[in-house]
Amino acid sequence: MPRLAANLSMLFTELPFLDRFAAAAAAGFTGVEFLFPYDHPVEAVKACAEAAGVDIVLFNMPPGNWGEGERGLAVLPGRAADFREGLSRAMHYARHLDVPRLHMMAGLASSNDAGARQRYRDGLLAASDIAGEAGIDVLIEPLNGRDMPGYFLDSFEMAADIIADLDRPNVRLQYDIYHRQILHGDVLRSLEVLMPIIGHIQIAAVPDRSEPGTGELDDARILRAIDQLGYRGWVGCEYRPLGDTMDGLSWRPALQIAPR
Ligand SMILES: O=C(O)C(=O)[C@@H](O)CO
Ligand SMILES: [Mg+2]
Repeated sequence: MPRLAANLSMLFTELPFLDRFAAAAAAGFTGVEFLFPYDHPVEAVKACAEAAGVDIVLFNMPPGNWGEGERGLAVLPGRAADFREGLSRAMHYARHLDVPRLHMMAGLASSNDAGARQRYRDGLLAASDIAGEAGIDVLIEPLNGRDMPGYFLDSFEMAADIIADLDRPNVRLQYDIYHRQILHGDVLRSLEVLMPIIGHIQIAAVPDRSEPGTGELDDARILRAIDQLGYRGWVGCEYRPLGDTMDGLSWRPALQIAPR
């Protein structure tokens, strides 16, 4: 079965962020991911991950001013300098934390806006160059419009087109099963087709974004298929627990998944 990473922005939120690393390790996770580490000094994040003995497998580049509604800077006109500054901050954290992949959020714009697409392309090329020197992958993730209204990258087809067009081995797809099902369905077949460009997978029940195994999909079958397709990366548990995080982890044995 695939290796599961605890998403520390959604799991163990009963605890302060820096305490979630130890909690994830105690719950049997050997990998963690999260949205943004930037409110905490990199040394503190590193110390917590090392003390807990967990790998940090993914986090996001700075999204701009989240509180003001920004969801990435790459497609925004006139924000190239802010984008570059965010990229170098992300690289600083990724290098220190030994993180092999970064999610580059696109930002809000119409997916038909040619200027936005050009800026997105330029941003991805810049990120690919800089991250590539450190052996780091740059991931792009289509997000559904119910959770992220107005998000530029709103289809898996568009993501696959952009990855093919850029033709950079370190620009890859972040395949979130939750977003996929809401956007398009056809999860099993699309995993098969897209597997060559997938750099990371995330899972949550649909439609509530709660524990796997509690929604409309056969998550046990999907996880088996991911394994059978030869995926050896991480599956991020990016769900909002229905109650206490630890109680909710009973989905793993229920789906016959042993933590590793
Ligand atoms: O919302 C998701 O799904 C993510 O993976 C985030 O990185 C984007 O907000
Ligand atoms: Mg996701």
